[in-house]
Amino acid sequence: MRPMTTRAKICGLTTPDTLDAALAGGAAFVGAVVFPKSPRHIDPLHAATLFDRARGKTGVVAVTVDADDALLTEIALILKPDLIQLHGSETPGRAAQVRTLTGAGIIRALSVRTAADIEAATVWAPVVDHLMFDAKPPEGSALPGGVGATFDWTLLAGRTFPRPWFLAGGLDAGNVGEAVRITGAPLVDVSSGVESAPGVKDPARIAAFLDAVTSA
Ligand SMILES: O=C(O)c1ccccc1NCC(=O)[C@H](O)[C@H](O)COP(=O)(O)O
Repeated sequence: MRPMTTRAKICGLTTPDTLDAALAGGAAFVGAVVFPKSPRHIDPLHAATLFDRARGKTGVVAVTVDADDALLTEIALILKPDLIQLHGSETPGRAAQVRTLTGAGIIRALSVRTAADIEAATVWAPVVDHLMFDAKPPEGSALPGGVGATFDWTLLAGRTFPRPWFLAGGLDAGNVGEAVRITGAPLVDVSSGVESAPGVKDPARIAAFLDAVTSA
């Protein structure tokens, strides 16, 4: 079923002009990737300075991959995100610890290739604020997310979940309308699809993506 309106998260922002494009286009969430192996990595102090202009306008998300308590504490104290996105091999128990440690809400990214991968939502829904269905990266990928890969959107057609959920993976201005029509996603997330090169966000592509989401 098609949602009334789909909202968007622009992930992996590192510059004022691209953050401003996300805010101007009405992004519901903006994401900072705190993971040194990523071309989009931003340290918590730099992220806090950059994302200050977003506070009160949009949700600020810190994307982490199996972060330890020291890094999570640094993120919580310095960046103060509304939500922490867990994109590693964290367990539901670890998610509960992260919530207590940081005071932030939790997004759990679930890697999807087959129908069975969707069923992980059952164990995760009780301990998170949002679910994110993202494409499983290709074998040998250095990154667990932000790789621009898609999955079979029909796996989500007609599905409902007890938490708000994001569709992610290989979305761009040209395909997000079809992705929303097939899945009924209430939320979409993008990174590579609004870049001119890995880690280089493009304000015009961000604006086009957000326009396409609005018209979806
Ligand atoms: O974007 C990254 O570099 C990244 C690195 C490590 C873990 C997660 C990462 N991104 C998470 C996201 O929320 C991405 O937006 C999502 O995976 C979709 O990416 P894309 O397929 O490039 O649109």
